[in-house]
Amino acid sequence: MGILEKISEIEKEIARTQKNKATEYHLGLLKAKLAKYRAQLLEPSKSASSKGEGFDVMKSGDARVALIGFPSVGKSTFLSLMTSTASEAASYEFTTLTCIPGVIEYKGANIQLLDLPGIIEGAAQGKGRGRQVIAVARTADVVIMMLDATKGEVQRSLLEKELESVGIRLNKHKPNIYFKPKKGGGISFNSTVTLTQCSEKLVQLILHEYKIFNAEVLFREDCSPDEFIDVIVGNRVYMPCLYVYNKIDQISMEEVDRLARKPNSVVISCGMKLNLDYLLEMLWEYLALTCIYTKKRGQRPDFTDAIILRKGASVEHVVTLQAPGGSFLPWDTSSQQG
Ligand SMILES: Nc1nc2c(ncn2[C@@H]2O[C@H](COP(=O)(O)OP(=O)(O)OP(=O)(O)O)[C@@H](O)[C@H]2O)c(=O)[nH]1
Ligand SMILES: [K+]
Ligand SMILES: [Mg+2]
Repeated sequence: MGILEKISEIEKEIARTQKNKATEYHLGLLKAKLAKYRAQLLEPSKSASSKGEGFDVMKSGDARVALIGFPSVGKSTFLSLMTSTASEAASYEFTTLTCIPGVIEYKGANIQLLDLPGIIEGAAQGKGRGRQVIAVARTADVVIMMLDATKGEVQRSLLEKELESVGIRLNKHKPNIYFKPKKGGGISFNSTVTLTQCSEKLVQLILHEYKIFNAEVLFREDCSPDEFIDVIVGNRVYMPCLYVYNKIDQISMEEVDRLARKPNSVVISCGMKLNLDYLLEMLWEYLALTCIYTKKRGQRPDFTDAIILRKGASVEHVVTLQAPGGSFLPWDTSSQQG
């Protein structure tokens, strides 16, 4: 059986297994297996087709925003409106075939905006240019999920599923679990809060599935088995996502009002240039950028060279930011200390 079939078998089994006390261990194990197979699926393939597609766009500016969406929702129209770069827009699907960068200048910051090919269901498994698009999305600071307001909600949940399946967590913070594999001593399990979704036994079962027999685990939050698996697997990306409903010129006021009230959502019309300023404000908030100017001892601050920090960051974080491999995520300040 191929990996895809195994994944689909497990997904089916999870779907038909009733969620209750008696099945919690079984379900936990299935989820651990699923995460393992998905990880295998994403290991870089050595085939030539995945190379040389021109998706390696240099990071530039203070932050990077990726435009993700189904074909023809208006991603390229948006890029052409907001930046001085022109990206071809047309009424047929898959007009854009590669990654096209533009720059939004806003409040003194340069925000790199990436137009990308449309993605469809199955993207994570390599349909269309899905994998490359998702690989770019992982490198962004914020994802704009662009949706066609005239189409149903199904697009949104399909895309969320695609991103979820490759370890991108949208608008979630890193689970506050301390986890450290050890050389010996078995598994030491503790929690500082009452756990309603995980137990010591389940945690052990999941760890064994990953062939981990010695580790220190401390739950500082009432996390689910999926969140615990995320911590073990690592390499998850916790990313702010703004849902942007475009083409509101085509729907009723009532419908516009309904969409606008959804969490993390903004309604716009690129065609009629509606609400674009508000979108920029929201984007800025999601990037939560603040400018900080650095100063060497005995010298005046260099105002031409700002360090851009995210929300919740203090000056101490500049050190973290600049450490090799140091990354800083906007909403995980609580779990920074380990
Ligand atoms: N009515 C209306 N049409 C729009 C709006 N924004 C874009 N369009 C149209 O939607 C069609 C698709 O726009 P594109 O910008 O090419 O969409 P895309 O998401 O880049 O598409 P792909 O590159 O094929 O994935 C074009 O015909 C645009 O003119 C809008 O706000 N309202
Ligand atoms: K198009
Ligand atoms: Mg396009």
